[in-house]
Amino acid sequence: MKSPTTPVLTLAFVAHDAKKDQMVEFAKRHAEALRGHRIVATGTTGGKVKEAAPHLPVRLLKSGPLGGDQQIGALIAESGIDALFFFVDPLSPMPHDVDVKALMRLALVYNVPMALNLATAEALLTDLVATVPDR
Ligand SMILES: O=C(CO)COP(=O)(O)O
Repeated sequence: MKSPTTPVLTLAFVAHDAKKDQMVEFAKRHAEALRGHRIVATGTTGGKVKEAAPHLPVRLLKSGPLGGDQQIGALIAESGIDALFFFVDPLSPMPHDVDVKALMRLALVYNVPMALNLATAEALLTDLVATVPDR
């Protein structure tokens, strides 16, 4: 049995509409590894993840276009996020493109590991879970 003092990670989940199914499948596939960590998510993404994997501890923020991306950016600035999983749709224009860019920018400024597509997300999560096991 793992010690209750094992560190827990806070992971941010965000997905554009065309990538939400991919995010849900990712979360379901890795539910066991994610269970012991905290997840914060933009509203619609997080709602779908919660629906598909109700036992995951997902904290819902505002929807992205209504300020959710900025809320995650603020958490990054406060050192409250260990890794960002942001499944970006590169083929659709976004009304809140400035918020999207601002979120990526803060992840870069604060050197937060950031996965922008599924392939990187798989590699990042594998690495994180190997480094910091869940509890
Ligand atoms: O738009 C988003 C990220 O830019 C995602 O927001 P939702 O999860 O609320 O759809």
